[in-house]
Amino acid sequence: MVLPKEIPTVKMSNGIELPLFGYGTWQAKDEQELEKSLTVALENGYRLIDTAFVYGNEEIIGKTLQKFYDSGKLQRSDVFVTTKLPPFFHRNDDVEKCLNEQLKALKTDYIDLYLIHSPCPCKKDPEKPMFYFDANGMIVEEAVDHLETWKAMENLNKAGKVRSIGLSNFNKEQIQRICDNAEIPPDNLQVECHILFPQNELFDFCKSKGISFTAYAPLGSPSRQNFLPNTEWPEGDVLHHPNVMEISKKYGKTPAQILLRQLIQRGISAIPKSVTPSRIIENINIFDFELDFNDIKALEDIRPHVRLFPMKFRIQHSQYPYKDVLEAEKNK
Ligand SMILES: NC(=O)C1=CN([C@@H]2O[C@H](COP(=O)(O)OP(=O)(O)OC[C@H]3O[C@@H](n4cnc5c(N)ncnc54)[C@H](OP(=O)(O)O)[C@@H]3O)[C@@H](O)[C@H]2O)C=CC1
Ligand SMILES: O=C1CO[C@H](CO)[C@@H](O)[C@@H]1O
Repeated sequence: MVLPKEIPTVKMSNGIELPLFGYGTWQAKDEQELEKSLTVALENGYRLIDTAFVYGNEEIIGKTLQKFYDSGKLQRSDVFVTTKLPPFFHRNDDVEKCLNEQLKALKTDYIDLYLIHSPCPCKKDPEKPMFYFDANGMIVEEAVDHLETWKAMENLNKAGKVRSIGLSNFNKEQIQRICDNAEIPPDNLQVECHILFPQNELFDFCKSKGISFTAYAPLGSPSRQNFLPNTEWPEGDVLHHPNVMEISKKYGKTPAQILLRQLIQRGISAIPKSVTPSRIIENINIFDFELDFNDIKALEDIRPHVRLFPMKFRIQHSQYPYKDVLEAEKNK
């Protein structure tokens, strides 16, 4: 087992250390594949696992972790588990019920970081534990005040069922309102963040509030190339951008390692997803080099800046968070 001691952390406002690197699991739900890849990750030093109720893989993750605990290779306290409350369980009565189910699936009695997954509460599919989509493929809004849900999150925190609480996909104004009314302020914000969408303003805002920052899609989610406009570089995904490739050659590191390292050097926690063993090992091997000022500048110069997760299936929601997307739609 590789010891995780080389993974840096940031101290959250509650004093708990958030690892600056972890394992993303969205779209990893094939049982055999995820069990195998999570095993590779844990054996190679990953200690933070990012999941969510809606990823449908908490049971598999729980089962895999239990094997590590049973074999004595890991203790529960060695691992940092992040999971998320789904948008269809925002009501006070539903929050704890949902969390209890998640604890059971993850085979644990506490979560390290529990996030409200989306600022857009919606109806649940009556048949399955998933969003209800209407005939136009849109979610159906449920009017639940963020403050009601946040109060329930605080109660879970006070009860010791979740060690830290936070938000995902919320905008600045929505975060500010929570902060203005909270007994316990958010410990973390998880949003889309990568070299094509660096979130400079939101990151600075969170910093000013003492809210730690997690980057989802840290590699620019290469499979979402269809969300990119035509790019100057033919392959489209940012791993193939000429600046990234050139810096990659200079350091003898892969493009993915360069992009992940850039986030870590900003003090942002990166949670790349991979079910490919060689990539899982590659992605964590970023703690033995440092990007210099000019190379960081060359990465920051990359354009276009583009949101790859506009989540338009929520665009009609009164709490839809992305003003840039709304503005672009208006000007179409
Ligand atoms: N809070 C939220 O709303 C959201 C949270 N997330 C979280 O963030 C995580 C990461 O985001 P995600 O969208 O998965 O995007 P990533 O930027 O992590 O990209 C994942 C994709 O990149 C591929 N990949 C991984 N490593 C490499 C590598 N070294 N070289 C080339 N390709 C590579 C993977 O393929 P393969 O697996 O085949 O190796 C996969 O297709 C999610 O898994 C989830 O945990 C993501 C989206 C929204
Ligand atoms: O975490 C997530 C992964 O991305 C999905 C995409 O469009 C979202 O529904 C979800 O919030």
